[in-house]
Amino acid sequence: MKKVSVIGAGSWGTALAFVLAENGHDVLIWGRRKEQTNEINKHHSNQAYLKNCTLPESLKATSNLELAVEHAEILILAVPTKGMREIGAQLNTLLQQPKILVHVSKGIEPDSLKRITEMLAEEIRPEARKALVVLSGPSHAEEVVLRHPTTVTVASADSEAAKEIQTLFMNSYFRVYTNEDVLGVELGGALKNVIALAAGITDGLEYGDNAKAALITRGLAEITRLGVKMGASPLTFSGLAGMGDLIVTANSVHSRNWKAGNMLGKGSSLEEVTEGMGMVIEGVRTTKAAHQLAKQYEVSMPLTEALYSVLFEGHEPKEAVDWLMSRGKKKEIDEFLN
Ligand SMILES: NC(=O)C1=CN([C@@H]2O[C@H](COP(=O)(O)OP(=O)(O)OC[C@H]3O[C@@H](n4cnc5c(N)ncnc54)[C@H](O)[C@@H]3O)[C@@H](O)[C@H]2O)C=CC1
Ligand SMILES: O=C(CO)COP(=O)(O)O
Repeated sequence: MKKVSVIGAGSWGTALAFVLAENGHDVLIWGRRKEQTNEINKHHSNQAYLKNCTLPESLKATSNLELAVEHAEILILAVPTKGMREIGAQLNTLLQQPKILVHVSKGIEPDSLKRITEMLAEEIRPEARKALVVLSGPSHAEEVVLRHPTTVTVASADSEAAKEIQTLFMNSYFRVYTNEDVLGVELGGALKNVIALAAGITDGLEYGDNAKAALITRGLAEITRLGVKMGASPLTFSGLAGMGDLIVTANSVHSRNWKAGNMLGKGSSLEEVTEGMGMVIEGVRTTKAAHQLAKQYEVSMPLTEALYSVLFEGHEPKEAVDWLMSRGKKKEIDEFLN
């Protein structure tokens, strides 16, 4: 039995706290809002994020971050990418001794173009962290709390820490693999959201299954192209954090990124979509970051470019698809590798 705190009481933090509590660990979940942590403690539910889910009674919640940090030997960080630096800076002041820090979020910071482990390494002094670990893969919170079979991967520069986190989470419905490629796992998890948004748009335009298959396949090609140029293993992108997560996010009714794209394809504005969701849509900011990374690494990422033009340059979704389809002739495999 380990003492674990989950930082962030949204859908994913709550679902992972559910798994860890079911595995017999002593779990405390931290959320910003007292009404929400009271609801978890008194009613064993978190209705705003996970409807109709009864949480284990052993799972306790707090809105006091200091208490959550003191409680645990392992911290799971589950706040949106946008809030990760702020949380990192607070943890830096609160952490008295080194702990394993596992982040489970999927994004890249625009402008700095930093991945989450890089941001955390900048914000948290080395003496306060035993290891930085990322957990990623095809895993919608709504299905995890139904105990439906789910697989994820964990990666860390510290392979012993990765194995410890694998053991911490593994159970009959939550299967965890290890992967040594931290860069690839973080890029795969973040960049699939961009393609899932685009897939939502083609569904919103009612372009059907051929278009969706094209998006997933060519989307994976451009993610892999960038990732390999940045130094990741190409094999990671055909694994759980790459293809696996892209398939689930581009197809699932649970995906906020797919839903956002779907609404855009049906004619809503980006403002209407983000205001209406009530949950994080990581793909929007990550599209900005991916667009900048493509420029920096001189990698062709036409789907990212097309989505960027819709989100930030006022192009109509249909116009963006027409542009994609009318580009010059390409070789499929050369394009994939270079
Ligand atoms: N929902 C899911 O099924 C999965 C989500 N993820 C990733 O997990 C991360 C968190 O997503 P969700 O829990 O789904 O989001 P969510 O929108 O359901 O909840 C986010 C939570 O973080 C809090 N929050 C927002 N900004 C914050 C800040 N600056 N500081 C502290 N707390 C803040 C919100 O109040 C809310 O409680 C995202 O990067 C997402 O891509 C990964 C796998 C599955
Ligand atoms: O990453 C996820 C599933 O693996 C969740 O995706 P959404 O943020 O689009 O819901």
